[in-house]
Amino acid sequence: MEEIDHLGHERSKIEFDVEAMKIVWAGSQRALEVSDRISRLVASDPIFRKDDRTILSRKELFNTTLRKSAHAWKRIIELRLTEEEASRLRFYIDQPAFMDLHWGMFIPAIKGQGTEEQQKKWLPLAYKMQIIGCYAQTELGHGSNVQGLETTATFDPKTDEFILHSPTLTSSKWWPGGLGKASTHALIYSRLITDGQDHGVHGFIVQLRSLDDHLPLPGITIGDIGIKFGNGAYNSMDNGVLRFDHVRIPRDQMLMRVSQVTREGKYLQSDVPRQLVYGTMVYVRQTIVSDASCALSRAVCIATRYSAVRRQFGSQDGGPETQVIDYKTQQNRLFPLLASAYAYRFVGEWLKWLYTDVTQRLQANDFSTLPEAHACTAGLKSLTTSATADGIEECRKLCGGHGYLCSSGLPELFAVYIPACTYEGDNIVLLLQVSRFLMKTVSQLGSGIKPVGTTAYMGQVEHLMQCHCDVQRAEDWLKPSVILAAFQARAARMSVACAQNLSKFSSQEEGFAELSADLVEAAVAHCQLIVVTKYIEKLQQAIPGKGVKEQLAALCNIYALSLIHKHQGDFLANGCITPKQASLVNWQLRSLYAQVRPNVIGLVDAFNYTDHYLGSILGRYDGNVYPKLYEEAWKDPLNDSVVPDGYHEFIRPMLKQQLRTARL
Ligand SMILES: CCCCCCCCCCC/C=C/C(=O)SCCNC(=O)CCNC(=O)[C@H](O)C(C)(C)COP(=O)(O)OP(=O)(O)OC[C@H]1O[C@@H](n2cnc3c(N)ncnc32)[C@H](O)[C@@H]1OP(=O)(O)O
Ligand SMILES: Cc1cc2nc3c(=O)[nH]c(=O)nc-3n(C[C@H](O)[C@H](O)[C@H](O)COP(=O)(O)OP(=O)(O)OC[C@H]3O[C@@H](n4cnc5c(N)ncnc54)[C@H](O)[C@@H]3O)c2cc1C
Repeated sequence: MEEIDHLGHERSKIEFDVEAMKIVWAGSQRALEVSDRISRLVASDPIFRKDDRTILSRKELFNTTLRKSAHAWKRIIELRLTEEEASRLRFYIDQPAFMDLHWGMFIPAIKGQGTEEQQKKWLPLAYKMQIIGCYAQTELGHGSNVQGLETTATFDPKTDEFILHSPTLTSSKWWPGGLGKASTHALIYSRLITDGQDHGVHGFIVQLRSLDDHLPLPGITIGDIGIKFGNGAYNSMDNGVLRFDHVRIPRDQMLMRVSQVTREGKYLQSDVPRQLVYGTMVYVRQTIVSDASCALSRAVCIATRYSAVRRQFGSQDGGPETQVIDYKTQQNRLFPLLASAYAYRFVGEWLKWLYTDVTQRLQANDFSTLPEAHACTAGLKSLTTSATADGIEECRKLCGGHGYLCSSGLPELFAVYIPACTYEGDNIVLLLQVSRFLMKTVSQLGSGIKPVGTTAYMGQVEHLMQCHCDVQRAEDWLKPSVILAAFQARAARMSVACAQNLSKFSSQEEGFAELSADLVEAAVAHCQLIVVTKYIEKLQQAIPGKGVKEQLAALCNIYALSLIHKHQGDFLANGCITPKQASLVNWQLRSLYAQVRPNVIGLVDAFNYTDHYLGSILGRYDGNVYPKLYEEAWKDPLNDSVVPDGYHEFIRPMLKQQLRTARL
């Protein structure tokens, strides 16, 4: 039977080259080819099915994690997949697993903090999956405050070993993914003690389980921390708890790139900054920004396709009702999210470049850009994950009642995504790091140190403090220079105001504590400026394909103007724009919505997601929503029997009881 494309009329209206846009989204023709091939490979393999995840018990779900991970590894070997292809495979399998931490944190930590010798010893084992590693930093009592960790690693010069110990209940490692059941090894972040002296937190490679029978090694207590938010979702991951009772490891298992302990027990600090111990977090925060664009684009794809299928009200003379996507309120909620997905994609690409650049500099002992890399990764991780978590929930609401069904894919996506606001650094704690960096930048302005990189705009602070926005007509808001000037003036004025207020306190620390809410807002303004700037820079590059650049430019304007609208309090209070200019933003936004409206299905098709990856009946490529929703309902285990199992025990006696009462 020929399949009907229920979104065909929408696709016939598209004014740009969707195939060319797919390349822009993927990053290159080759990246698109790899993504396309691997996503189809996953979609066609029954072991990777995921439509039953929300009804599996925890044990069954974890078992599918193990099965999928083992099968993925088998396919990686059989097909000789490259590192990039293997990473795409894990991405499209779309089930949080211990493998994410093994490849995403354990290996990068050894690469970043291990000496050459240590890398030579451990990396081949990890690459061949002969050991499984996790990243165990957080404890029951401390997560954000890394310096407050309590686990100790005390050097014993007699045996040339470290003794790992958990001195208190709150020092139990708590949360690490993969720790609970799968990992054989962990990177343990622990206080280093030599000769009675505490040198702060350092990383150690520790074997946890036997490589023969997977039993915990002597002195180790280990398990899973329990069920997490939502059905399915992050429960496929074995987040774990771990305690050490005087566990001994050889001295060479302390990661020694940043500092070393000699055979005699002498502590040596190299000229590498100690913050490199936190390097893995910088790496992962950078990947989380790109992941945000994936999660948001996925929710937006579902909500956009469904909004084009769904009709409510407006029928005249028995004609069709209005597609809900044509309601301006729907557009005003949905299109900025679509624009954000693209914006995060591009800022994620840039952040990847920044990270590669800082890594190369670090290898050449140039540490000058590390503070900026830390501020950018921390701030953008925070900004994009918070907006994505909120955006997924907005997409659920945009889909009305059906969005609440698990078969819409949105509840599980939300549940699996929201911890991104917490892991790899609580979003508020990270924004406070950005504001510290900003305050330092402002305090150095008069000293001759020229701000560079993402804070270069602060170099024109005198101009930014008094400039006026050059908008007379709504169309003026389309000029990149006007948008940039408004965002720069807002960010600069908010940071300078914070700096001025801080100077009124007797100590910097007291001021920071008292003004932390304002400081967080200044950090958000700075991070939004980065996203807008990087999007505008992207548009300055050559982008081939009919109409592609025009659509991307329209989305860039939607992203920037919707932020000005949302944060108009900041822009108005700091005198960056006038009330009249704020109202012109809305006029321009409406016009932009009309411009992208015929193209939105093309703009979400460009994500090139398979129906398997989307995992949503509402977001199906063919838009055949109602028959499939109807069909799906009958698959629910409750519908296995017409009369429910508890009928005779509970319903019938109740009904009979009521009958007797009624007769009385
Ligand atoms: C293909 C990839 C797939 C990836 C798949 C991954 C899947 C993800 C799954 C999720 C797994 C989750 C894992 C985790 O959550 S791991 C645990 C993460 N924990 C955190 O993020 C803790 C957050 N806390 C911190 O980062 C720090 O402790 C904090 C920054 C808050 C430190 O504050 P504090 O004021 O105490 O700072 P310090 O005294 O320690 O340091 C001060 C100076 O150091 C600078 N700094 C801080 N962090 C960094 C860094 N990472 N890099 C560089 N520099 C850093 C800080 O700015 C200070 O500088 P100044 O002295 O100049 O002001
Ligand atoms: C799903 C998931 C997976 C994880 N995986 C891992 C892993 O693999 N390995 C690992 O080591 N850890 C992991 N973690 C732990 C994670 O990194 C921490 O939970 C995270 O860093 C936040 O720390 P916390 O839990 O101590 O939060 P807290 O710091 O206790 O935060 C609680 C509240 O206090 C606020 N707060 C804290 N400090 C400040 C401050 N200075 N100023 C203002 N407000 C503040 C926060 O904003 C928040 O609202 C994971 C966590 C989750 C949820």
